[in-house]
Amino acid sequence: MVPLAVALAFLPLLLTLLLRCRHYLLLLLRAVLLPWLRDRLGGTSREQRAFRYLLAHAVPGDPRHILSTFDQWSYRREHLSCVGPDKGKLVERLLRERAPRAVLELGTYCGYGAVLMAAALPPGARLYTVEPDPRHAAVAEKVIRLAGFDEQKVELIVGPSAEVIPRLRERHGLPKADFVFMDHGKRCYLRDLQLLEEHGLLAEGATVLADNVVFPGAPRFLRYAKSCGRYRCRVHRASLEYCRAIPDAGTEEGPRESPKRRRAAVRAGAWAGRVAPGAAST
Ligand SMILES: C[S@@+](CC[C@H](N)C(=O)[O-])C[C@H]1O[C@@H](n2cnc3c(N)ncnc32)[C@H](O)[C@@H]1O
Repeated sequence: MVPLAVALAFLPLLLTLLLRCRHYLLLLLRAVLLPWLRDRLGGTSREQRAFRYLLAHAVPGDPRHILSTFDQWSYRREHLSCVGPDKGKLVERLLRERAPRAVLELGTYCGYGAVLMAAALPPGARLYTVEPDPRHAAVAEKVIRLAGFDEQKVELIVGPSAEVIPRLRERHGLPKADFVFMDHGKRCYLRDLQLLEEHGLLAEGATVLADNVVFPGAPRFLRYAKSCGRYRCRVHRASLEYCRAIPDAGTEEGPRESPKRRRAAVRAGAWAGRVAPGAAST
């Protein structure tokens, strides 16, 4: 009787917890457990399944259609950790405003972000995208070419950021990046920002945009970007990719006011996730 009474006493707490965490639990199921089960049963990865879906449903050479087909897959079938349509709008807006000549993406995954960015670049601009996982890179290469972008427009570099960044200039001919999109290991953000600084790879007034800085979180990166004096920070609000119930927030850092600093300044943007209902805003 006593254990039953204790269990009943905890029931409201348990129900409240379940209710509060339901979006996370659903995400865990859609993003981790079900794909893992399908990988085991079917012998293919979710990225390969997504590509097969693209081949069957997307219009080759049409980046918009490729992206919306990816979105359909992610909303209706299996969750993919691509930047997605909501945050994608912010990336596109920033790219159109800044019109960069050279863009660096860290973390290509299936090539969604690469296709989105390549489509938003001015003529003659180039995207370098870095991915260490050869299986993801193989899918991304096919997706990028299916969207109609050649090697001249998008170069996919296979390797971890820490190895690739130091040889970007010599081996890949990237003098300086005007726009960097960090969307890889959150623990690598600070190290890689400092590597880019150290190797003089950030152009004057460049923009650095980093995803998910609060959830899952990159606190050391944020602290550095806010306190080192080179960046101006701005928060953007958005929702977690393919999960509108889980909002994200973001910051963008740009030049400080002093003209001296402005010359050396870099803009950095960072999305951060937080569970609370609400509309996306910037
Ligand atoms: C969130 S996904 C990137 C999504 C992509 N930017 C998009 O919008 O479609 C993260 C990717 O970063 C890659 N990654 C992890 N560590 C990395 C590193 N050190 N350097 C480059 N990429 C890395 C992972 O393999 C994964 O494919």
